[in-house]
Amino acid sequence: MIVMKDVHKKYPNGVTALNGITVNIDKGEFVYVVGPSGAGKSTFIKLIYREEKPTTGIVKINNINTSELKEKNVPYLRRKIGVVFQDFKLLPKLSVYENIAFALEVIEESPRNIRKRVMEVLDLVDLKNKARFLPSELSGGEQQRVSIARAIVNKPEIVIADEPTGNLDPETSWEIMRVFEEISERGTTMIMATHSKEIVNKMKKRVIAIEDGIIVRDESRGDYGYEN
Ligand SMILES: Nc1ncnc2c1ncn2[C@@H]1O[C@H](COP(=O)(O)OP(=O)(O)OP(=O)(O)O)[C@@H](O)[C@H]1O
Repeated sequence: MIVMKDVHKKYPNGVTALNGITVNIDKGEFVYVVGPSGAGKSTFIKLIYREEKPTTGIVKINNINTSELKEKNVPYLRRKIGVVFQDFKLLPKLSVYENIAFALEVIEESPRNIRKRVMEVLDLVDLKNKARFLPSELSGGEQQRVSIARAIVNKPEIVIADEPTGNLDPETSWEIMRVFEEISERGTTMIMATHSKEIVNKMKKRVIAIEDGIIVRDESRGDYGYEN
């Protein structure tokens, strides 16, 4: 489903973020991406949703080479991928409901389907009772749950999360992980970059460790492996 072959990424300022990444991630896998700050984790994640293209090497998502993808077809790739960020990135003037519905309005779903689907995902993240609230009226954990609901509302095959618990306290982080577990159990491929030793060690999933732009470890049921 996700294939990278000898991927190098050099940014225009001359910084080499990735230096020869080769990896395969299958449908339905749950993968943690770990490593020191500046190792290349976010760059790795950005290559998957085609926020960045490799300088050399190949990135294929569902057999589509992202370097060959025409600009006008990028939105079709992105529909298969839900993205969750550390800072939530919710639209501040829209309600919880509207933030989630927006993702379906842009793909011209029928109003009836939009309502049904938004209520389904609000139920999944346990926020049905806050549908009319603004993001500023929610706790950090609730805002992150809204952003997860938005990421999954059009049933993507892949969900990627870049430090999704980075702004949350430990207890709230576990709530978020329970939601990701549930999404994963429904067959969605989950990829999460994190600095949380506690989460990675407890969950016992595949761990890919990146250091200086290369994969130094790739273990199923792995550990965080750093002192934090
Ligand atoms: N848009 C960019 N332009 C230039 N250099 C960049 C850009 N984005 C990242 N870098 C550089 O690429 C390297 C890898 O960065 P990246 O954000 O992928 O690391 P990371 O492992 O996600 O770090 P962190 O854990 O701190 O988020 C760093 O040296 C960073 O400064």
